[in-house]
Amino acid sequence: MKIALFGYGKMGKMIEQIALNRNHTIVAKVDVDTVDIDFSEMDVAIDFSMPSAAYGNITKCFEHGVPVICGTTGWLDKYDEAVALCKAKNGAFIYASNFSLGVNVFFELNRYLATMMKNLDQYKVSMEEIHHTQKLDEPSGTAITLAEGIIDNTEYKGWKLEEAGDTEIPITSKRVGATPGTHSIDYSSTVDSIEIKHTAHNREGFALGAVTAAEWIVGKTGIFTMKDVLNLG
Ligand SMILES: NC(=O)c1ccc[n+]([C@@H]2O[C@H](COP(=O)([O-])OP(=O)(O)OC[C@H]3O[C@@H](n4cnc5c(N)ncnc54)[C@H](O)[C@@H]3O)[C@@H](O)[C@H]2O)c1
Ligand SMILES: O=C(O)C1=N[C@H](C(=O)O)CCC1
Repeated sequence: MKIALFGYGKMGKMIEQIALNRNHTIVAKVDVDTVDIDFSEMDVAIDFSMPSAAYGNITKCFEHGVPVICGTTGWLDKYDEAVALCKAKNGAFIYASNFSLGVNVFFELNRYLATMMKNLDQYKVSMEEIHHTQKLDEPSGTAITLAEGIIDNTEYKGWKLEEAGDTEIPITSKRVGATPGTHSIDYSSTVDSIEIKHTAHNREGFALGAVTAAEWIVGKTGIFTMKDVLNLG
């Protein structure tokens, strides 16, 4: 498969290694200073760039008929526009706030736990995410997906960084050293707490998930999620 990388930073480089190990070819490495982009050779584009760059990269790919896997976070105010363009161009698109298998299992666990906690008013939920100090967005995209999983299954109506109202999920974002990504959700009452937690040990899981999604999407049209890609029981 001929893969174009949009964003050749920490994730772009990790994805390149995994793609080459799986016998794919990297036909483009597009970064901030790239001027001419040849879309003609691309079977699929994988965007791990920056919040301010993702939408522009994605829409250029759709204009040229290239399917897109996007892991960049912090640009979702434009997600609906991207989806509309993808549909208009009969393209193919997957956005995931987190491509790792473990986090996608954790997303399902979070939703299931939320359904169990829905009527237990003595417990208050809160969330914490920890990432490296270079991260530009907060809260993390993964934390937002986790909050949406709780909101969909309980009476919580929204989320807020730090201090939150009664119907909002408080999220604490910490930036510590080179932390690849840690997310925990806590339900606390006056007598006990229940906590679920996912800890990434490195970036390999994110990169492998993105390459797996790229392999899966080629030849398809539509808007998909990692749930479509992964065989979760
Ligand atoms: N979904 C996931 O599983 C997942 C996992 C890790 C990181 N991320 C997200 O991926 C993004 C990138 O993460 P990273 O750790 O590789 O960051 P990084 O800062 O190491 O790399 C980003 C790269 O994008 C480049 N860039 C800037 N403008 C660009 C443009 N217009 N076109 C193409 N490239 C451009 C930067 O120069 C840089 O090289 C972030 O938004 C991060 O939150 C998502
Ligand atoms: O390193 C990052 O930046 C990460 N971003 C994603 C997020 O915002 O959830 C996934 C985890 C790593």
